Amino acid sequence: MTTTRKHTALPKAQILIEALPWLTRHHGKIVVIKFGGNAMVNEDLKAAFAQDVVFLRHAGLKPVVVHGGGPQISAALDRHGIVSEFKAGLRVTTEDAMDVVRMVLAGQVQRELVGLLNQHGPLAVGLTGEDAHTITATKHTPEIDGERVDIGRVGEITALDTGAIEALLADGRIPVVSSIARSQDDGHVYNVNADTAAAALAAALGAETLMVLTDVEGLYEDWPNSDEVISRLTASQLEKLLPELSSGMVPKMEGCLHAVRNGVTTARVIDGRVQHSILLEIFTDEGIGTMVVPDELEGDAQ
Ligand SMILES: Nc1ncnc2c1ncn2[C@@H]1O[C@H](COP(=O)(O)OP(=O)(O)O)[C@@H](O)[C@H]1O
Ligand SMILES: CC(=O)N[C@@H](CCC(=O)OP(=O)(O)O)C(=O)O
Repeated sequence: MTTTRKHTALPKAQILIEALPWLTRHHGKIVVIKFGGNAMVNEDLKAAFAQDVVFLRHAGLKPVVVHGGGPQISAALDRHGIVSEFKAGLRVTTEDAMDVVRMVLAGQVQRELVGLLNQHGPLAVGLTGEDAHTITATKHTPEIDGERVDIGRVGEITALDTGAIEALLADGRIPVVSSIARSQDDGHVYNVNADTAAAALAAALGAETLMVLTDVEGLYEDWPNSDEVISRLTASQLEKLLPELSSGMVPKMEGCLHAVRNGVTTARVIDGRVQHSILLEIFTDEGIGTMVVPDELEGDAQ
C-alpha cells in the first residue's frame, strides 16, 4: 500500500519541485495579465484562466488582471444597431457606443471574471480606470496617413494612480481592471484599448512581467502569409517591426515596447486558447509565444 502511494506520488512531487527555481525568481513580483476578449473562447478556458491566476497568487506572486472584451462589445453594439468600425486598431467610439462599451466591460466581462476568480476564495476585486483616478485620459486622435483623425471617445492615457491597485495587492487581493479611463477635461469617460491600459499599468506598477493572452500563438513574422512565430525579440528589434504591423497587434506590440522600455523585465504575447498557458509560461522553460526583452537584457531574461 505504502509502496504504491510512493510510486504514484513521486512524479507529482518531481513536477512541483521542478517549479522551485521559477517560484524563487518570481516570488513577490507583480505580474500584469491582459486577458483578451478573443481569448475568452469558452467556459472551460475562462475557468482555467481563473485557476491559473489564483495559483499564481497562492504561489506568492501578485497577479493583476486587465481584461479586454472587443468581440463582446461588438456583439452588444450590434444588438443596439450600432455598426463597429476600427481605425488604427482602435474602435471608433461615439457617445452612444461609449455607454455600451462601459456596460459590457465593467458590467459583464469584469463581473464574470471576478465571479470565476472568487469561486476560489474572497480574492478578486473589480475596478475600472475611473475608480480612485486609476487611469486618467484625454482625447486620442491617432495619425492616419499623416492626418489626425477623430475617433470619438477614445482616450490617450495621461496619468496613472496605482494607489488603489497597490492597496488591494497589499491586502492579498487580485485586482481585475476594466480599461475605461476618467476624463481629464470633461468629467465623462474614455474607451482605452485594453492592451494599452495593461502595458501602462504594468510600467506604473513596476511589474516584473506583462503577459498578453490572445487568440494567436504569438507575433507572426509574416502575418497572414505564414504562421512562423517570433519567439524572442529585443525592444529595438520590435521598434523596427512596428510600422509593418496591422490591426489588433498594433496596440499589443506598442504596449509590450512601452512596458519593457519603462522597467518591465519581460513582455509576452501568448496563446490564451491553450489551457493553463499562464502556468506553462511562468513555471517552465518551455515558454510559448513571443517574448519582448529590454535591449540591455538580451541573453538574460527567461
Ligand atoms: N503579425 C501578427 N501576428 C499575429 N497576429 C496578428 C498579426 N497582425 C495582425 N494580427 C491579428 O491580431 C489579432 C489579435 O488582436 P485582437 O483581435 O485585438 O485580440 P485580443 O482580443 O486578444 O486583444 C490576431 O487574431 C490576428 O488576426
Ligand atoms: C479603444 C478601443 O479599441 N477599445 C477596446 C476596448 C476593449 C479591448 O481592448 O478588448 P480586446 O483586448 O478584447 O481587443 C474596444 O472598444 O474594443
